[in-house]
Amino acid sequence: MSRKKARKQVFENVEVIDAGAKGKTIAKAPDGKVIFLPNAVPGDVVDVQTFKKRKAFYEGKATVFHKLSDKRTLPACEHFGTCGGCKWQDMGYKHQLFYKQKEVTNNLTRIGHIELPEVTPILGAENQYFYRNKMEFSFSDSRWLTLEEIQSDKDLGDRNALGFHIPGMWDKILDLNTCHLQADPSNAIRNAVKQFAIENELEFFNTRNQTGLLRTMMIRTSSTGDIMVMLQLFKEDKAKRELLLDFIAETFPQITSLQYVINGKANDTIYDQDVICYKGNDHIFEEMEGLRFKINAKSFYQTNSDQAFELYKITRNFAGLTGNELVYDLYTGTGTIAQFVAKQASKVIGVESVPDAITAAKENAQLNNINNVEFFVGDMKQVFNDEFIETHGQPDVIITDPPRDGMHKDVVQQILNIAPKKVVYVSCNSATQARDLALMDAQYKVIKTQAVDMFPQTFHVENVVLLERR
Ligand SMILES: C[S@@+](CC[C@H](N)C(=O)[O-])C[C@H]1O[C@@H](n2cnc3c(N)ncnc32)[C@H](O)[C@@H]1O
Repeated sequence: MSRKKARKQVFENVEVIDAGAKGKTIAKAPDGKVIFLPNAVPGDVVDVQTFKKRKAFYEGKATVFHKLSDKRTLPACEHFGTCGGCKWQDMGYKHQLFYKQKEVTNNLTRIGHIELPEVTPILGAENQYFYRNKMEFSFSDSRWLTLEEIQSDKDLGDRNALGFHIPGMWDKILDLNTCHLQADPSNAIRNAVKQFAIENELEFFNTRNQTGLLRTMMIRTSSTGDIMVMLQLFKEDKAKRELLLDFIAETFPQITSLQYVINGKANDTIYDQDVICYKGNDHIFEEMEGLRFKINAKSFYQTNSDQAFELYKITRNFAGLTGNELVYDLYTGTGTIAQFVAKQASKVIGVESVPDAITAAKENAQLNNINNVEFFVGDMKQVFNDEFIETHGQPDVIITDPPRDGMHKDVVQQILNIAPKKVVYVSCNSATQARDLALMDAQYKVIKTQAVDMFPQTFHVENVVLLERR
């Protein structure tokens, strides 16, 4: 028996007791170690086959379900279980919220050792499906096959697919029929494009060999009714490109921005590529509380617009502005939070590392007639120095919304040096947020904390914390 095989173990009749980081559920093995499972719900009683053994835990898979949890619900999506997108679709929404709240509280207390105030219940989303305003689908000539398909001797025809990468299989794409994350016409556009491309023999991309024409398709929808479609092609082929783009424009006249990019690089990021507008505008608009935000193909914008509005209201409310404050909005992106709080502040300074985002932030502020915001480009740990503070002033309130890794320790230290009265910390990763809060604990007290669910059916959770100087 190989060493690898010898590590595999079967545990029978174990109860799944919790759900935790990265969406995995948790059971206890008879030897007391934790087992992380990707395919169960707390309350299930299952047999587990382990595939990884570490000092403190196992990783495994539930193979037999003896009892199904009453926290379960029927997944809405036919692709659930194969697609990596909505891992918690089989758990009732109120239970998803419970485990998200628990994750935030655990991280703040265990990692951050924070003395928590009374915790306000997590803010759930009204729309638990079809809430995303942006999706990106990949074309592939190597559709992922089910076991039955692999074992069947039937001719499976072409293997063209338009959908999502299968987790852990970089070159296999799940062919989607209906995705429950973005409202129509998203599914209609994707399915029509796929069918037209197959009928007209437009080659789907092959990641392994780097061949083909059609690479990805991004669809952005917005509360203003604007729709953006951006095709990414691997090479220039004017006739085929225009054939497909004309088909899209004619079939979906409601598209307000039809664009494409030709990207012959090995990877499919478009941030260093020229995006070309084929029909309509090179942007769409999103609207929030009377503010308009211009979004182009490369812009970052929160992907759940409804819950972003809730998140920003909580942030502004925590900041408790009276109109006299100088506010810094760190990691400002396209300056949405900065503009959202500007009316209640004396001045807002936004800092962000992506130059295009800052260009958009300045343009949006002008469009919205907001004159008391200023935006600066740069890496936070370099820009946010003593000279910057001397030039722009001592902030009364700092709002910070860093990426998943949290803040660099020099940025945390600079906040401590500046010592504003209040810090509002918005985070999409409460573990790194807790780590940063621990560094601030001697000087700042956590006054309020509020989790917000931006991504129903997934384990992701956003958390806003108000800190006041001790
Ligand atoms: C979670 S997003 C916040 C965006 C914005 N607050 C919003 O709600 O739209 C984090 C932002 O931090 C920016 N960022 C990441 N690392 C950075 C760094 N080292 N310095 C400055 N900005 C950075 C990213 O480009 C991104 O726009």
